[in-house]
Amino acid sequence: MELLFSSQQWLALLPPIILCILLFSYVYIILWLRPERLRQKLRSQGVRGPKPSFLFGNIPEMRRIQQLAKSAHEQEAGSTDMYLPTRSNRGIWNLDSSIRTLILNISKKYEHDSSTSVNKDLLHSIIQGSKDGPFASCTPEDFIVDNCKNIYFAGHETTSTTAAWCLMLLASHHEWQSRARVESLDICQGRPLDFDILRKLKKLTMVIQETLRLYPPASFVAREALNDMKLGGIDIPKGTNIRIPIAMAHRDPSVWGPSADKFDPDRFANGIAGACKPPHMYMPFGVGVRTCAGQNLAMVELKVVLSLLLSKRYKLQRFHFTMYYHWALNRCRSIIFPDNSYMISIHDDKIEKFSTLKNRTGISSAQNNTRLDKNWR
Ligand code: HEM
Repeated sequence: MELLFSSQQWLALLPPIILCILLFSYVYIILWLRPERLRQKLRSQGVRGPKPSFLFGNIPEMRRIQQLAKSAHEQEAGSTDMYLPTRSNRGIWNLDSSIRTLILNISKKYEHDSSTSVNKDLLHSIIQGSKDGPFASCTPEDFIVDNCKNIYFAGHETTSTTAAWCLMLLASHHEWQSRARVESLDICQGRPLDFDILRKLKKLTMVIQETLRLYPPASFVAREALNDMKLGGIDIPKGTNIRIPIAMAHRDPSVWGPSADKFDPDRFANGIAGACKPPHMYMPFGVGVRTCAGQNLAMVELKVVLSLLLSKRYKLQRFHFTMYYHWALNRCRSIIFPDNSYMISIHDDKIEKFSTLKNRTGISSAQNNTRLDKNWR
């Protein structure tokens, strides 16, 4: 029988074949063998989870759960209740001591990880609030421009999400809206904002803290065990990825009491330590040494934007936020100002646009949501 290839051709084919085998083995080890070994160790201790697929792990399962939560939320779109993150106990054990252990052990080992490196010097000068910081002498007009026809809101996505939730909560809790407004007017008294003024906005700080508790824009932080370790009585093998569910910790009734799901900024009247015990159960900006590098900047931004919106006057009227259900956009909750001139739409947890009803010109925002919308009513 005649050979399919000559020996010379076989030799030429050998390197790509070996390369393919090596590549396949590498992918197999990384994607399957190694995670499967970790899973086995965890399974043997009673920690189980859904069966992963070879290429995508549990991502399809996570998408399915997300979809379920979303459609459940859509079904109750007509109600005025806020979206509550799904609370499930699967795979969660003793959250409090686990988080403490993670802060003490794993976070440290991340110190030299350069995967999310930032120019700390540059950020430091912005964040720590030097006297020449960006908000040291800002006026309302720096944020609300164009004679109030359009509102420009630029910033980190997490910050704009928080601003959106703050406005939503103030719109549905009028008592807190007026408390925050009175405070802003009393303290600002028409002066340009500076760090001294911002520091005195205690009520607004409490509102922001409570918003970050109920609706943390980062719903979890992730850590990898760089060594074998013990966590909540379970042996965690090196290489295990662990997610700390911030949103769940923030609504744990054993920490926050029976009113865990309620909007109550008063719980922060004595700071974070007074609001929850242990205080590390409140972690909207993450935990340990890799905590958010922009948290001070974010708080400053939020206070500036919210105090300006709360105290801004337009044609002798103050802006006022109210809940409003938009029929055309179905599950979209909106906020409308009393003179019908402004509307803020909040959709999928984000401020989608600020627009005027009069000229419907749309707005510019951090997410480039400049799309014009014909459906506003
Ligand atoms: C309300 C607004 C914000 C929230 C809720 C937030 C939340 C978070 C969270 C949860 C982490 C992960 C921390 C961890 O793994 O323990 C993080 C990391 C980070 N954030 Fe933010 N963030 C916000 C705004 C910002 C802003 C405005 C900036 C920059 C100007 C920023 C820059 C960073 C950086 C650089 C990291 C990585 C830090 C590191 O790994 O060392 N964040 N943030």
